[in-house]
Amino acid sequence: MRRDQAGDERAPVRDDGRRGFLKCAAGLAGVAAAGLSREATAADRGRDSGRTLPDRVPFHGRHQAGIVTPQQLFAGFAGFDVLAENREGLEKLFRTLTHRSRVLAAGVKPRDEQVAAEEPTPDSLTITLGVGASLFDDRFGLSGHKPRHLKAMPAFPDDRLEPARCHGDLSLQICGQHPDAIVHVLRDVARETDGLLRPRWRSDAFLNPSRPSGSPRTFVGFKDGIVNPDTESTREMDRLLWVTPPCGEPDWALGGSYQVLRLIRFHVEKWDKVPVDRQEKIFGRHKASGAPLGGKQETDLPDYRRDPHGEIIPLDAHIRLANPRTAKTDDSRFLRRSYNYNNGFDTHGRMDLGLVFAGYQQDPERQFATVQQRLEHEPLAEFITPIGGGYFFVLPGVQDPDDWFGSQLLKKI
Ligand SMILES: C=CC1=C(C)c2cc3[nH]c(cc4nc(cc5[nH]c(cc1n2)c(C)c5CCC(=O)O)C(CCC(=O)O)=C4C)c(C)c3C=C
Ligand SMILES: [Fe+2]
Repeated sequence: MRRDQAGDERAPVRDDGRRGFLKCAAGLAGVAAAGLSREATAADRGRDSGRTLPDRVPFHGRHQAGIVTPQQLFAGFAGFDVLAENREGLEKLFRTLTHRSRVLAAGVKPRDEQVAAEEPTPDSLTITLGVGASLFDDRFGLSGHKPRHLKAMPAFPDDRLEPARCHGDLSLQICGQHPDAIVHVLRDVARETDGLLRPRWRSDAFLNPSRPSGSPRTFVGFKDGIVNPDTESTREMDRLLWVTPPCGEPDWALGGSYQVLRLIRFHVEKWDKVPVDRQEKIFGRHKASGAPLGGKQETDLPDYRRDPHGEIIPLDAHIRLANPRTAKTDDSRFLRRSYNYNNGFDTHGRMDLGLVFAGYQQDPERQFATVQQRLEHEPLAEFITPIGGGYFFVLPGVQDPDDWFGSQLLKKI
């Protein structure tokens, strides 16, 4: 087992020689192409196989689990409002959420699931708690203690946000290797926090299997999550992901991260009428292999400096706008950890498929919103509609068995 900066055990690295080569090749090419720090690909991290996940993901640490944890296969995202009436009620809620998360992550079965003599199923469960800007109103005396960049998610120009699917005092991201594990956790949380929490919205989501290999595909048929910052580089994580001094954030927030959730619906009926070569130009990648246009493998890196007029990868391709790979745009990169959703048909008989886009970063304005602005009115925009989500701040990790979520924040008041 390796140990991360928090001293926690992490998943064993798949060491089949290929990984080392990919890391090295991607790193050198990336640095050569843009003069920038190296990036890791999904295949590099082994998230496509899920093989690198331990049965139990350690709960204690400087940062919460479920962010740099390799992606589990299933996820539930939910926004809640806090019903507690005062600071004491909020502390009780945070202590309860800590206790249940600690116990469930350790593999103890929720009560509704306990069957005599049954061995617990390893679920690689992570429960990640975020707080929304609305928690910092005058109910709990927190108004002077809000993380510097936390605000309610604004509506961007292409958005059609549905109020019933947005925001919340708290967010929960529950991830595990089995879909029922997510539901059991939600039932457990509902029971244990009875009277203290009211659900606002929820989205169940999952990763599709890799077809035929490499990064999994979303329902637009393209491999997604290929390129991300390198979660194994402490330097990169402290520069892009974790709230790290000097940053002007309150002390209690150090080690946390900003979570941007976006429920984005795909208009698959319209998308499916688009010829594949046009779809490829819209994303800037080959549909079959996931390689950048002109490349062979998904791990190949695009070289925009050798294609200044967009003859190979159009200037308005999704990947080119999202990450132009210049020194100037380097610090707008952030970690994507998204999942697919499938909500059946809508009332018009159209398929309700999409993405729960989850992004983690140090500053949502510098990172997510900057990238989103570059993507404004991109060719992909006519095939997708953001309908919900929210901005949240993932609290620092629970350090040890005596600690609890938000302890440093609530000690301030
Ligand atoms: C504001 C940020 C982003 C939104 C919103 C977004 C929506 C979105 N993306 C896809 C599909 C793909 N995205 C891909 C890459 C990619 N996307 C973003 C950002 C947003 N995407 C970034 C930063 C990147 C990485 C670009 C790079 O570094 O080269 C890809 C390519 C594969 C990959 O690298 O993951 C796909 C495919 C959809 C369908 C979507 C909205 C529903
Ligand atoms: Fe994207």
